[in-house]
Amino acid sequence: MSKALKDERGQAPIGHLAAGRLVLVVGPSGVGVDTLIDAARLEFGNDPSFHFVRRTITRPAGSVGEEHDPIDIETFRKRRDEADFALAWEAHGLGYGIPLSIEDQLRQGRTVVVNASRTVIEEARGRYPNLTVASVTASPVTLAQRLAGRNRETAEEIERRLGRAGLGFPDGDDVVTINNDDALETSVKTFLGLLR
Ligand SMILES: Nc1ncnc2c1ncn2[C@@H]1O[C@H](COP(=O)(O)OP(=O)(O)O)[C@@H](O)[C@H]1O
Ligand SMILES: O=P(O)(O)OC[C@H]1O[C@H](OP(=O)(O)OP(=O)(O)O)[C@H](O)[C@@H]1O
Repeated sequence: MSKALKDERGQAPIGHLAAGRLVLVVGPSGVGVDTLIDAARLEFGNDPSFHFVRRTITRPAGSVGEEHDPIDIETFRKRRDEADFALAWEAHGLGYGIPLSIEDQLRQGRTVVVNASRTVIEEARGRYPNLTVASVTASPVTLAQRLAGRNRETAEEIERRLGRAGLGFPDGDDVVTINNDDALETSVKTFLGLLR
């Protein structure tokens, strides 16, 4: 491919990314994002038309929770500044990166499912033409109960996470809201329907 047909990262034109669909699953900590993605992985994990992203996180290897690729904060920030992630952000004292390889997955026409921060939605809208934002919601009371029940963070960490609930819920034509205040079964059904 000629240089003119490549973007600034030396990749095929951005339009090719529209072959697949990027699904950003977002919501305040404790709302159930990981739980919903786990349910979708169970349903579609062996389906080649789906790709469930493994994130690069400055969390120690072997921590409780999602499987991730650990990275140190200096390397994370260097890679982020060199645009070596598709999307990257910092939250909860951690750095999170989405590998650039999702762009190959999109070019191959797959539905790519990402657990993302609400702070990167605008950036993703500018870069990925076929985007769906699955916005998972629940009341502040539910969030506090879930975080306490998860038994993973200290009281101080929980307070900090609840503070980010103030980021609110996203708006737009590409947003599908999944209320996860009540039975998980109902939310899973809605999420699987959205992915199908
Ligand atoms: N609909 C639900 N009803 C009851 N508990 C739920 C529901 N959804 C998630 N949970 C529980 O809430 C806690 C937080 O969920 P998690 O998926 O870890 O949240 P997030 O990834 O959004 O921070 C977990 O203990 C999970 O099992
Ligand atoms: O900017 P926000 O929309 O508030 O999101 C901040 C971060 O919180 C979640 O992380 P993670 O799944 O690690 O959170 P958890 O440890 O609370 O489950 C989400 O995936 C983002 O990385």
